Formats: sequence, C-alpha cells, structure tokens
Amino acid sequence: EDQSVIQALVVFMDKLVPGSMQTTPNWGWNTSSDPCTSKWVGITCDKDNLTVKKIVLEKLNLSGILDFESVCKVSNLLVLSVSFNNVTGNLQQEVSNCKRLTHLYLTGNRFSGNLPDSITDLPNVNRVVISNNGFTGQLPDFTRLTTLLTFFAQNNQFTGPLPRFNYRQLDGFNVANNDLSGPIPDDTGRFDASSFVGNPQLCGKELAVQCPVKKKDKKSHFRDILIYSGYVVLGCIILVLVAILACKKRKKQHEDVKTRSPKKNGSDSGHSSGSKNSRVRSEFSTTSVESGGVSSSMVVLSSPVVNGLRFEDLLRAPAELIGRGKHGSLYKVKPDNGVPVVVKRIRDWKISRDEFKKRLQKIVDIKHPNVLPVVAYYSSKQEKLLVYEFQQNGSLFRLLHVSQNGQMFSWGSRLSLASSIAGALAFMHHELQADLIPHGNVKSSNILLTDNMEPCLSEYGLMPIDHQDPDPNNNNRTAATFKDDVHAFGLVLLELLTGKPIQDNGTGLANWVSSILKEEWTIEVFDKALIIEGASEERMVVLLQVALKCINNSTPPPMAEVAAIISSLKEEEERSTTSSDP
Ligand SMILES: Nc1ncnc2c1ncn2[C@@H]1O[C@H](COP(=O)(O)OP(=O)(O)OP(=O)(O)O)[C@@H](O)[C@H]1O
Repeated sequence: EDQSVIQALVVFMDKLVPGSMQTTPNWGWNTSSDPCTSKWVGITCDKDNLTVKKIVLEKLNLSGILDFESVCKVSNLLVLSVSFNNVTGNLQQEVSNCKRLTHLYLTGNRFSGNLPDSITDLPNVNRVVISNNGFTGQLPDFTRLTTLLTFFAQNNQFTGPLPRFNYRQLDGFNVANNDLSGPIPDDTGRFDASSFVGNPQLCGKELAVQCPVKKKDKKSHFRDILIYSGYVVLGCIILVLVAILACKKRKKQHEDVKTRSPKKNGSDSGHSSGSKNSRVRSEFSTTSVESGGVSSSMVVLSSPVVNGLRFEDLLRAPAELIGRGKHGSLYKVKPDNGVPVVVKRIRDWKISRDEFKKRLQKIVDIKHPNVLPVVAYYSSKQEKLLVYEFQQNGSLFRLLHVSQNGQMFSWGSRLSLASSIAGALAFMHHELQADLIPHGNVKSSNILLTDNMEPCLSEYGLMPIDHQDPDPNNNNRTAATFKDDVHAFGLVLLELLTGKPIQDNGTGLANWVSSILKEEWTIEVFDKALIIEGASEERMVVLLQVALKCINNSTPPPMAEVAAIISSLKEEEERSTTSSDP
C-alpha cells in the first residue's frame, strides 16, 4: 500500500482503539509495516495489486470513533465492518468519500446522531447494516442508492417519516423498533410486519394498521367507529374463547386424573403434584412428568436445560415475541431460574392431542447432534407449545443475510454446514420413514447455530396437517412431504451458494439461477464473497448440481443420497485444503 494510505490507516485505528494500540503489537497497524504483506489484523487485500479491499474489525471491544476521513483514503475499500464493538460518535459525512464501498456494517455499536445525507452518495453500496445502535433523527432519501440491496436499521431511535426506498430491488429491509411515523411507502408488499414492527406511529397494510385519513369527514368518522367497534367485538370474542378454554381445562383436569403422560423420566422429583395441582388449576394443567404425578399436558423431558421447568415458570417469565411465521408465533422466554428458551406456539393445528403426543414422543426419542432437541411440549385442543433451548448465535438465515458475518462465512464452513444438515435430515427421514413424519419446514431460519457454531435443524415435524386432507396417515400426502424436505433443502443449498435469500417459495431464486446457467455464466451465480475467497469453483458447481437435482426433479433423490454426495464433497475439500497448506 501507499505510505500515505498506511499513515491514514494507523490514524484510523488509533481513533478506533484509543490509546491501547501499544498493548496489541501483533495486530500490525503501524507505519513501519505493510497492511497486505504483514497481514494486519482485520485486513484483506486484493491478491493482484496488494491494496486493501476489506477491513473487518468485529467483536474486538473497540470503543473509539470511526474516522471515515482517514479510512476512506483507502481508495479500493469495498467492505468495512466494525460490528459488535462499542464504537461511539456519529456516522461522519466523510463516509461518502469511500466511493467504492459496497458493504457497510456497523451493527451492534453505540453510534448516535443523525445519518448524514452524504450516505446516499455512495454509488456502489449494496448492503448497509446499521441496526442495534443509538442513531436518531430522520432517515435520508435512499431512492438515490440504486445499487442498494439490503438496509437494516432496526433497533435504533430514528424518528419522522419512513422515506422511500427502491423496495422492488431490495432483498432485505428492516426498520423495526424505531420511532418512525406515518405511512409505509412500500407498495410492493415485499416485506412483512417483522420489517416494520415496534414503530407505534407507523401505519400501513403490513402492520394491519390503517393510516388515518387526514381530513376528518363524516364518512371517516363512521369508519373509525366501525374499526373501534370491530376491536371491541374482537376483544369480546377473545375473552369468551379464553373463558371457554379455562372451563374446558378445568373439566379436563378432573378427567385427566386417570390418564398418564407418555414419557417417564427419573430426574428431579422435587415437586409434589398434589400441592401443585391447586395452584395451576386456574390456568393450564401443568404437572410435569418428573413429578410422576397426576396428569400432564406439559411434558418436560429430561434435559439439563430445563431441569425442573414448570409450565407456570414459562407463563410467569417475561416473554418476547421474536417471530410470527406461517405456522405460529415464537417467543423467547427467560424463566427466573433457568436458561432462556424459545416457545413455539402453534394454533389451530388440526391434530388430536393423542396424535400430537405420539408424534412428539417419536421425534424426541430420536436424537441427532444436528437436530435441536425439543425440551418440553404442551398440548391443548386450541394450541400446541414446543419448547427449545434458545440459540443466541441465531440462524443460518441471519448469518447469511442479516449479520455482516455472511461475508466471513467461508466456503469450507458452508460446505460443512450443508453436510451436517443433510446428514441430520437423512437420519431423521430414515428413522421416521415408517411414521411418515418429515420435517415439513426446512429453511435457513430453521437451521440454528449452537454456541460452538455447530448447525442444528430446528422445528422438526411441526408442519400442521393439510386442512384439505387432515388424515395424518395418508401415505401420498406425507410421502410428498418427504420430497418437499429434499426440495426445501435444495433451496437452502442455493442460498448457501448464491448468498441470496429465498423469496416466493424459492421460485424466484431458482429461476434466476437457471437463467444464468442457461447463459453459461456459471460463476456469476455464486456469492461474490465465495469468489473473492477463491473457493473451488469445481466443487461449488458440484454442490450447485446437487441443489438443482433436489429442486428441479419431480422425483428428487432421497436425502440419504444427497447427504452422501455432500459428505464426500466435504472430505474432498478438506483433503485439498490440508494438502495445500505449507
Ligand atoms: N431456538 C431458537 N433460538 C434462537 N432463535 C430461534 C430459535 N428458534 C427460532 N429462532 C429464530 O427466531 C425467528 C422466528 O422464528 P419462527 O420459527 O417464528 O419463524 P420462521 O422460521 O420464519 O417461521 P415458521 O417456522 O413459522 O415458518 C427466526 O429468525 C428463527 O431463526
């Protein structure tokens, strides 16, 4: 690199790590070495002309300010990330000096103040991720950024109207949990409520909140009355339902004395069912299996995670809604004396309680290291609850499309993830073939990352039964769903390879991939990060072929076959990287 650039980089780092550079000498970042040849921490250079192109300084406890004036002297800078630090101060207007910047990741810091208008002068920017900071003020007009693909600004304190974006071309957008107001100007309807929630004064169809009509005429007044009375009626219906539910529960509890729960498990017998019964009767019947007692609608399995967890603990603990998918809502719950868990609440699943229990018991009896275990479940006629351990590292979807870490998600790790999940799915299919229980909802947000960043498949077997065909033993329907798993896994592979999210059931992405392959621009299909990293094109093409087989074929290969191909591909990859190591 040029000496003036080196000097600017050292100034940039000095401001980012006030006064502590001396204590981290192995980072490089000094004027007597070169960022590319001496491999400064966080720097990636262009292999050909040895200039800095990426600066990624994440989770390093950096607590200074981000000096754009200095860092933008790096004229070839494409990626800048200081995510998950404690960086403070404003986003300086000099950000627009980074003319070639494509990726700006500032999530999880303590930035404050307004976004400068100059941010809309970045002619090449694709991804702007400024979520989880303390930004305030109004958002500038982003329609000028014609190259923008992702904008994540959730969990800040932005105010004022939500400006226009080129929604049609965005593949990710989130401004949830700010203080924005007025109508949502997205007429494409591409983003759902989760992109906008938490802005009490925002309105639009996505949030199912009608925007107020400016001039109050008689008609709108009448409509208001209608809406409010609608709410009142809805409220009454809910109250009546809750009352009916409570009555039924009470009745059931008396009856249930005869029934026993299906799973025995010897640990923790600290609760006496007799004394507990009276306490819980008013809500749901909650005696856990460990108590060996009376009835059990809540079955708590033997997991150290939920040792002694009771349904009451779940009800009492603060719950945060973290998702509302097509199959139900998901809450993060932190019981007083336990680890955080997530509770999946599925409503109106047309499955009998016995059938549900039988199904769950089958699923939980099969253990695989890459399948997230159910730690407890509950079943009533109206709703079914499933409890899983909360995974703080989030999902594959988040890794690829939301967090800036997608950049750092190497080909080796992607292949290894694909192999583990394919193996897990093949194993589950094999074990549950006779019971006709496929996963039913394979997708990247149901692939979670454990504390060791091991992938695990969540929500196995929770697909509600088809309303038109509520017979769980209908071979055709369920057989088709095993195939659906393979199809859906193919889409996950496409996501891993292209770095692009799935929309519209994946047809969009699949068509895009096919159109590029038809033109024989194969390499264009792959995630740029993989190309930059120098991933083996040959092996990427093999994985792409596997993906296409899973997706296109009306008779897709069984999961076992898919898993075997990917596993040998992974071994080949591992052999090639170890043999090329010095
Ligand atoms: N055990 C868990 N720990 C941490 N995050 C989780 C866990 N389970 C799910 N999530 C994340 O919470 C979010 C919401 O999950 P949810 O299952 O409601 O949504 P979904 O997968 O998009 O929808 P659905 O599964 O209903 O089709 C997703 O981003 C998912 O990755």
